[in-house]
Amino acid sequence: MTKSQKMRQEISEIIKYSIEKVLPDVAVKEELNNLQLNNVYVVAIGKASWRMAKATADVLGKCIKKGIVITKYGHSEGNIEKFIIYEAGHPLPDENTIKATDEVLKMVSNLSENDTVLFLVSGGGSALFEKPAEGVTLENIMKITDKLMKSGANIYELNTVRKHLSQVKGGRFAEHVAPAKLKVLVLSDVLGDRLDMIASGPAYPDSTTSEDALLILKKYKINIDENIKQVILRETPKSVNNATHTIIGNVEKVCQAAASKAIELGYNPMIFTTTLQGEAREAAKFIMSIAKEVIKNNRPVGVPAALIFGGETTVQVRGNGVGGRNQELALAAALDIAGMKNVVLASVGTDGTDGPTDAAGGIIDGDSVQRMKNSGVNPVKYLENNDSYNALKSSGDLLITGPTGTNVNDIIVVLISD
Ligand SMILES: Nc1ncnc2c1ncn2[C@@H]1O[C@H](COP(=O)(O)OP(=O)(O)OP(=O)(O)O)[C@@H](O)[C@H]1O
Ligand SMILES: O=C(O)[C@H](O)CO
Ligand SMILES: [Mg+2]
Repeated sequence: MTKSQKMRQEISEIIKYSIEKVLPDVAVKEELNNLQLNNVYVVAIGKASWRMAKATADVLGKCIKKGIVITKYGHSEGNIEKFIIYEAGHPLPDENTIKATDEVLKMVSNLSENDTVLFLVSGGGSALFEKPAEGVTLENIMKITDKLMKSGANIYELNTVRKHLSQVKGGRFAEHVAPAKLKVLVLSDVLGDRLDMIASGPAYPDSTTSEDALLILKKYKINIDENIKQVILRETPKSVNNATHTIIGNVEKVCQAAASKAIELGYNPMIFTTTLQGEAREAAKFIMSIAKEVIKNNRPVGVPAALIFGGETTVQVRGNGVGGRNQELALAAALDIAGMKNVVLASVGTDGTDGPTDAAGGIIDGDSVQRMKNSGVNPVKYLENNDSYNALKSSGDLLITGPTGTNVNDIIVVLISD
């Protein structure tokens, strides 16, 4: 086995181990073992909600009164005793979202202060858990959300607006459940782990204002009629006293796990950030500049080194190729280190799907570009056309994990050996 093949095997091990550490069942079971919960209602929303609910049922069993799961189409993995499972629309809410949310609200209405609701929250929750505010229709919400997404609004801007159009976001779900208590377990897919932004913070006081929401709509030139404006002006709760939140999985946990596995494999790890953002190909250049610094000056960490970055880059898609932000970052990195020995990079979406592809990301090395060229692919042209999937496919560098069931942003690891 060549050194490059060994390093590729090691980086795959690091990625696999770090994602396993934030799988919903592992994270939920760890937290539930610290809690004394009896006669709880369970509500699970988001793309990881089925597995979070299943883990809860495995641990709490008879202590569950009843539960509801609202997940994305195709993400239910079967029945769970005492639970009703709904699938609904993502990234835009649909009729099934409204129907399932109404069932949740019915289940947790008229509870007493002695009741507890275990609320399992994961990314995708904003689309999957929705009841439009009085005076707003589902169509209004779908149209405004779609326009914001297509205008490139970031998740903070998107959810600031969504919170002001909803009866269950921005702390309003906690108001509905009161005086019962909410125990909220969160898998964070928002950089910085802002609890009022993850799934639009249904049980968390809203730090944004009506004014913020109106300014965002103005910034993206999204016109609204007077009655929608009046709805937005109805301010969201700024304090909530019946909910406690615990983040049980996030990109921080993924990076820490990657670092510990790297040590086990004999590398000196360094976590540079857990909030990496920006255009994927620019991030690749910056990351590879650090790798070159390590190779040239053995700093900021000595070889054998494991450079670790967590976050979520973006891609301005201009071409008509196929790919995702992690695949694009990997392809750009491959171009940057072409011909270099002893360097391997992996860039992966922890949910196992990177862009509209079956790949989770890519693993590249100093020979990737040569392999692409040998198969007749011009990597520069493919990058220009946003066709990272096919470029990486030609060099055998696609990383395919299948849907992992978790959803805690992306991780990039670079291994450098002497
Ligand atoms: N050809 C392409 N090349 C690079 N990136 C692309 C391409 N097509 C789409 N994308 C990017 O993929 C992004 C969506 O990817 P993905 O579904 O992994 O995002 P996500 O944040 O994980 O969403 P979800 O929570 O639904 O998984 C889009 O925002 C877009 O920028
Ligand atoms: O559902 C959402 O709002 C996003 O996934 C962020 O949590
Ligand atoms: Mg994804």
